[in-house]
Amino acid sequence: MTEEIRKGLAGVVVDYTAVSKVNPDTNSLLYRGYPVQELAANCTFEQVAYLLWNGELPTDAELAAFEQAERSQRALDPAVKRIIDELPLTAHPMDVLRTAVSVVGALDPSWNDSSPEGNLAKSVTLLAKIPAMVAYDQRRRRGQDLVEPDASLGFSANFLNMTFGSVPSDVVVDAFDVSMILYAEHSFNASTFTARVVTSTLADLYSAVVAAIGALKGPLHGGANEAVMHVFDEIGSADRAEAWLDDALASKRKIMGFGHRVYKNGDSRVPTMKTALDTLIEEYDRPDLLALYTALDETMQARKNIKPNLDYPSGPAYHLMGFDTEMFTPLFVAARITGWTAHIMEQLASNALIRPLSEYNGPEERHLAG
Ligand SMILES: CC(=O)SCCNC(=O)CCNC(=O)[C@H](O)C(C)(C)COP(=O)(O)OP(=O)(O)OC[C@H]1O[C@@H](n2cnc3c(N)ncnc32)[C@H](O)[C@@H]1OP(=O)(O)O
Ligand SMILES: O=C([O-])CC(=O)C(=O)O
Repeated sequence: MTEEIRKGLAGVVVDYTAVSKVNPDTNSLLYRGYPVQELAANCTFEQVAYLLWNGELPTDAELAAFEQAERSQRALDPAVKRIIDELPLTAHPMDVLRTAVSVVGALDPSWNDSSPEGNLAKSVTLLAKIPAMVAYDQRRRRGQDLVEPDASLGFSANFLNMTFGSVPSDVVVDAFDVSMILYAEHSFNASTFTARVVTSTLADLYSAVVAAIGALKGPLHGGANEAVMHVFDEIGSADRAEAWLDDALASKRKIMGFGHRVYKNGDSRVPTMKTALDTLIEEYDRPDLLALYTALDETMQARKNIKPNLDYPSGPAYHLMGFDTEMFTPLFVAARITGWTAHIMEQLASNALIRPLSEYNGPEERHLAG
């Protein structure tokens, strides 16, 4: 008889990490020791990416060099563009992105350089290139041409410019940047753990990231931000939220954007993202969307007392910014590439093959007749 089986590894501590600390008791999240709310209020996403990878915030000179490295690698390689063009529009954008990242890996002659410097360089490359992949995929779905990157713009302004062909107001750029910071890292979530499992076999960084993108796609994880918007579309308006929810709960549906494996009293990131959403509601004059958001949340609290997670405010925020619903989870990838790769480097620095045990419950030993 083996140890007690913990389905879904719930509550199991599998390793140390110095990248981030999720504390459900204090409802807090620290990146390398800094509260995420402080980072969201005072830093750019580029500064946070640097922090996650290097353990410290950059000096002005370090930030300038880092920004230069990111800005100079943003363009979509022609081979990657050609492969995206080959993919049908029936493909989910997460599958397009997974494929495009895989192609970048296959084109990199140094794919097998897993030194700390090699992996850091690959991480910056992916940070720089993923927005071009996501933005181009959004545009081609609308019959629009590629917009080239603009090296005079920061990460978020450039991302939005490449997607929509112009830089929106500061309110929108700031809300997008805050969402990137909040989505950047969250300890041993399913996709990060996937990346660490792949890394533990000594496979390369690109393989680990491609696997992580697959893990993030599911609606119990990153796919929930897209699913939240489908729920909003299904409900339609605030006055229908109560009846819709009662019906959904009676049919044992999981309500997307609510609940969390670690936080049981609310997701530490929600208040910050909700504030960003409120600025967007005002910017786009959409009190109807706020009313629906509030009605579903309040009814969920009254019926189940299950709190919203980060995907709940992020979904409608990305909708207001103008992204098609199926692009929401790729936006999560654009942020989480920082956390995934920080964990890949941490895993390699102190590696042990990840290989748990199982308790066999199939047929007793038996033999072929004759
Ligand atoms: C950025 C992120 O990845 S955050 C997560 C995003 N995912 C979602 O929003 C999907 C919806 N949420 C869920 O499915 C779950 O809350 C999860 C998967 C996130 C966490 O699940 P777990 O930790 O395994 O909790 P579990 O599923 O055991 O839930 C405990 C109880 O709460 C219920 N519950 C949890 N979340 C929900 C929900 N969203 N809707 C309805 N009921 C829920 C479960 O049905 C279960 O009830 P029971 O004890 O009567 O069976
Ligand atoms: O931590 C988790 O399980 C899921 C999550 O919120 C994240 O990855 O941001």
